[in-house]
Amino acid sequence: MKLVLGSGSPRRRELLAQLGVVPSDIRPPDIDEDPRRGELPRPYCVRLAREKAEAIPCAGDEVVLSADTTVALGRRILGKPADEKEAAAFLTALSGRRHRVITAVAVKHGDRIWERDVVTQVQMKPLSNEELNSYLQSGDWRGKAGGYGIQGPAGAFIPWINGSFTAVVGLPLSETANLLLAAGYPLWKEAS
Ligand SMILES: Cc1cn([C@H]2C[C@H](O)[C@@H](COP(=O)(O)OP(=O)(O)OP(=O)(O)O)O2)c(=O)[nH]c1=O
Repeated sequence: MKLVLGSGSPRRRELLAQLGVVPSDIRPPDIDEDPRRGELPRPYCVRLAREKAEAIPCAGDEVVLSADTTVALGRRILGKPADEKEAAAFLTALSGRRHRVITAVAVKHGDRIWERDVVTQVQMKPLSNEELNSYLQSGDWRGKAGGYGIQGPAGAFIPWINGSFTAVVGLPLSETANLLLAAGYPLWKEAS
């Protein structure tokens, strides 16, 4: 059985490698990521992970893994910032507050899909202008939900989380391992 990573995220590839899994192919999904009117962050994130998995073509001997990471500030969905100005606006909104990071995972095999979502609470310290500007300048915010990456320099802005660190980075490893096993992927045999 082959594993296809239905994600272009380098973080997800690295997190999978932590499980000893090297995908036989990487097929980044191309779907519309716009939230629906009034859609709440968690259902949005779950829907996107499922739609990504559904959009990836796969053969009978392949398992497809897709995921979505969404930053939620109350009912507000913060996606990947389009530019530095939007990244600044997101970080200013998150500064000194607690938000949620939701990561939903969808695993597809044949015509079945197995799904899980993980919600983590994240506290961001109040950011000084110096911290904000230096982080914006680093460009590390690019391609990251909410405009920050906890695994990079922005880790210095996060004094506390309640939940799963790997989920915040893009793939909750414990839940992902269980989904792969449920779909019949020989995870531990492959890793040894
Ligand atoms: C909050 C946070 C997000 N992220 C990243 C993980 C995801 O790659 C990205 C959220 O965007 P996603 O839409 O979940 O994923 P993606 O566009 O990178 O890849 P694909 O759709 O092909 O799977 O934000 C971090 O790396 N660190 C963090 O702390």
